[in-house]
This record gives sequence, structure tokens and C-alpha cells, in this order.
Amino acid sequence: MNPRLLKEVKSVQTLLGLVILQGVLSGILIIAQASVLALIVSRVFIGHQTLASVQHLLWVLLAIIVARAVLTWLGETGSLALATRVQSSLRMRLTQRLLNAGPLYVHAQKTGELVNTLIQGIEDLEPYLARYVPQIAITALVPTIILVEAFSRDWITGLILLITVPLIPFFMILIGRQAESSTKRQWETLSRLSAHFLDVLQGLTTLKLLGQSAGQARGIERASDEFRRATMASLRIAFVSALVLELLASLSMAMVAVAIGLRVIPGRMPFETAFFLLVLVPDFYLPWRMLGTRFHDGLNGMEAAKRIFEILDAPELAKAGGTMRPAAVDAQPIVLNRVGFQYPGRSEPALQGVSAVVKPGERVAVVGPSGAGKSTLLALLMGFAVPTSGTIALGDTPFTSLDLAWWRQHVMYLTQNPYIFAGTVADNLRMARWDATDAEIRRAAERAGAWEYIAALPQGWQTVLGEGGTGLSGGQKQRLALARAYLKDAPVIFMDEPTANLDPETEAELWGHLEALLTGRTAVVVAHRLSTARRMDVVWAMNHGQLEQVGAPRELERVPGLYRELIQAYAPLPEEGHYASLHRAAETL
Ligand SMILES: Nc1ncnc2c1ncn2[C@@H]1O[C@H](COP(=O)(O)OP(=O)(O)OP(=O)(O)O)[C@@H](O)[C@H]1O
Repeated sequence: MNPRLLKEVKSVQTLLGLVILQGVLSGILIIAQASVLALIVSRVFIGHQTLASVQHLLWVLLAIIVARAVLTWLGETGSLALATRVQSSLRMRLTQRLLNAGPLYVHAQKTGELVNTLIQGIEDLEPYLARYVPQIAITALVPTIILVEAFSRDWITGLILLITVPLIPFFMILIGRQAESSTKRQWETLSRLSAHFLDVLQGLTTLKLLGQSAGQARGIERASDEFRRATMASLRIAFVSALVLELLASLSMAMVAVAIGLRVIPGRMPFETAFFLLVLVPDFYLPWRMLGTRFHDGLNGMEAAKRIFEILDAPELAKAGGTMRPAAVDAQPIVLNRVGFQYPGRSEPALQGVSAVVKPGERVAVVGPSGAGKSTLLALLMGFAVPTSGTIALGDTPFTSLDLAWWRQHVMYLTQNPYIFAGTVADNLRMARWDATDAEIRRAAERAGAWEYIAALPQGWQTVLGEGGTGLSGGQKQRLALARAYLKDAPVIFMDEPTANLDPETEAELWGHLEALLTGRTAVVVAHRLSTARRMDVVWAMNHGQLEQVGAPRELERVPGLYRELIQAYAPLPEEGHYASLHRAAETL
């Protein structure tokens, strides 16, 4: 039993209480059943009584049998209901955890494995919680109650039971060790298989163009073959374990039977006691045999529980922040003071000593070579991660005291690849503001230049879009994202070159709508194009996680330094003043 599961999930405690009650009642009923049965048989066969004279005992026996069946049924459905509750509670907590951890944590994980844990891992908890855990309680209780009763009736039988029973857990532990490592292997290969599938689905275009789809298919074949072998190995172990348990139980029962038989024949033991013990003994071993089987059913769940708690315990890149909500967000500067950030497991910091101020209403372009730390800086500004050194503050309020959920309500983020969710166009827009009226949605779509194509869709804004916005062009997705931004009407905008993947014509058109959005708002834009940087008030030029230059774009173009080097890397710097040709040549920074 995973102690964390017991400690942290309340339903598991209820489940345990329930199965302990079931175990005690079962033990008592088993003994009562054996006693009544032995009484009936000895009266009818030894005492030569008629069935009519033991009729009341037969009714009692029937009542006990029915009670046992009802108890088992109640136990099983109760356990199942509670297991389902535990599963949904963990599913919620995992999702919440991933949402809290934010994009930086999720992107650093293997997506296939994460999906496997969230779907299959949670699913695997059911046999573990609904079958294995109750069986542990029953195995601890029922044989103990039977053992006490057996000792009180006949100490020799009690002694045989006591001596033989430790053999079963001994073999179970021996086999269990093997089974655990084989289940671990099975889990790992299944995760690898999920990751492979996801890779193929997400990277289909790249794979096709690189002519690698056959190679990936072979990869899947290998992973699935490995999974088959791991599964077969687990099954073999489960089979051997069942065989050993059956054998041990049969041998022990035979020993008890011989010891009893040897005393009944010469008349040293009353028939009723002998019969009672013989009926009781199989029920002594049954929970152990069931435990063996259910242990193997529950192994995947045990492995999954470990992984689930690993995710729940992962170090948080983004702490929850505080509760402060400073007034007038749009009048507050964003102040970075010697900000540094180091990703866990990386030796080099992604950001170091970044000090700068974004004034209210100012539009900042962040430029720099790949890996300079631009995206990391945006992530910190959105509160997805906490600086490992230095501070970021909104006015006088450090981010650590800021209510980050509230902050994100005042912030909009536009990316290179906006995500469109499966659902209608209207749903996708309402995501920015659930209470937006139809008129507001239409107005936002118009301002983003999206209304025309939305109206032309088969069912207008009620058209259902596929996951990832299938059926829409890159420009259309961007305009949808822009409409979201208009609808959200946040005073602070963060952007990661939203026009980077668009053709020049669409880009120019989209910029018309973007400029309107940025007017009067504070913006920090990661710019890969000179044209984008030029549209902003200030340029921050970054390299190796450091802020090397800050200044107006036209000014920085004139002085030697990183910004000019970035431009020169793509085109020879023309004579001062020849911005038109510079613009053409340095399409990309
Ligand atoms: N999730 C992550 N885990 C570990 N290291 C990361 C992670 N994301 C980025 N890094 C590292 O941090 C550094 C800065 O990366 P960042 O993505 O911020 O750069 P960038 O300037 O946005 O680059 P690009 O223009 O290529 O997107 C890089 O060295 C990168 O390898």
C-alpha cells in the first residue's frame, strides 16, 4: 500500500475502514457457516436425525450464505465506487498541478509519458484500489480470526495452519520482487510506446519530408514488441505465482486433513469438530491465494501511484505567488532587478543580472540570438516561473507577493503558433471572456480582421473547429488569437513574434490590427524581424542571458553593438540612413 495514497487521499481511508469492517464480518460469518454446517451434518449423518428436525438450522445456514454474498457484493461495489472517487480526485489534482506548474514544467516533460500517466496510470489504480488493497485487509483479518477459532477447537490444526501460513507470504515476496521489476519494465515500455505514437502524430510532416516515417514505424514496432515481451514476462510470473500458491495451499490442507483423519477414525476427535475444521481450512488459505492474484492485478497501479506522486511532488518552477492586487495595473511599471534564472538540471543560467523597466504604455522589443533567454524572460514576466535570483515587481509589489492568477487576467499572450481548441469558433473566442455577449464577440472579431472569414465558414461562428484549429490557415488562427486578445482587453500584452510564420502580405495586414491592439497598452514583444523591432519604442538586445543594450531601435541601429551585429549577421549594414534597403535585406534578426 502506497503510504502517500493512504495519507493524502481521504477516500482511501474510508475505503480501508469499509474493507476492515467487511473483513471482520466475513471472518465471523465464515466461522458461523462452518459451525452450522458441521452441526447439521453431524446431526443428520451421525445422530440420524431427520432433515425436518434440523430445518431451523438449514434456514440459519441459508441466511449466513446470503449474508456472505451480500457482504461480498457490498464490499466490491463499495470499493469500486471509492476507487473511482480516488481516481477522479487524483486526476483533478494532477491536472491542477500541471496547470500550476505551468508551461515551462510541462514542456520539459516527456509528453507521451505524461499522457500515459494521466490516462493509463489513473486507470491502473482501479484494480489496485478496488481489488488489491481490500484484499490485503481481508487477508490480514479473515485468516487471523479463523486461526484463533481453529486453536480454540483443536490446537494441532491451529499449529499446522500457523506453521504453513508464513510460507505463502515468503514465496509471494520472493516472486513479488521479480514481478515488480517486470511491471516497471512494462510501464516504461508502454510510456515509450505512447511517446513514439505522439511523435509520429505531431511530427508527421517533418517525418514525411525527411523520409523518416518508415524508420519511426519500425521504432513503434520495436517498442510494441518490447511491450509484448514485458507483458508476457509479467504474465509468466503471475502464472508461476498462482501455481506456487495453489500448491502450497493444497499441501497444507492435505496435512490438516491427514492430522484430523488420523484422530477421527480411532474416535479421539468428535466428528462435528473434524468436519467443522475441514470446512473451515480452505477459507483460511483462500484470502492468501486471492491476494496472490490481485497483487499482480494491482502492480501496474502501484507503479502508476509512484509516478503520480512524483509529478505531484516535482519542484515548482512557479510558486503560487501572493495575494496582492495593486490598483491601476495599466499605470504600473514592470521592474526587473538583477533577474537571474536557471532551469533545474542546467549548469548555465538562462538569464543573469537582467535589470530593466517597462514603463506603462511602453512597447518593448526583445531581440537576441537563439538561446539568448528571450522566451524565458517572457515566461518569468507572465509568472510561469520565479527568478532564481533578483526580483520582478509590478510597481512596488514584487511578483512573489502578487496574486499571479489575477496578474494573468490582466495580461495577454500572443504566440507564433496560437492554440485553437476543439470546439466552435465562438467557444474559442469566449475562452478569453466567458461572459462576452454575441455583439462583443463580433466586434472583437471585426477589430482583429477575423470577422470576414468567420462569417464565410459553413456555420459562421458556430462552425466546429478541430483540435489545433484544423481547417484554418496560419493567418486565420492568428486573427482568431488576436480577436481573443481584443475580447480580453488586457492592459499588458506579451508577444512572441506572432507574425513569424506568415507570408509578407498577411503579415502586413495582421500588423495593421496588431498596432491598433498595442495602442495605449504596455507590450513586451520577442522580435525576430527587424520590421517588428522597429515598430516598438524600445529595444532590449540580449545575449547569453544578459541584457546588453537598451535603446530606441533607430538609435541602436546607429551605434556599434549587439543589435547592429544581429542585423549584420543577415545582411551587410548599408550606409547610414538607407533604412529602406536595410529593411529589405534584414528580413530576420
Ligand atoms: N524547459 C527548459 N528546460 C531547460 N532548459 C531550457 C528550457 N527552456 C529553455 N532552456 C534553456 O535556456 C536557455 C534560454 O532559452 P530561451 O528559450 O529562453 O531562449 P530564446 O532566446 O527564447 O531562444 P529562441 O529564440 O531560439 O526561442 C537556452 O540555453 C535553453 O537551452
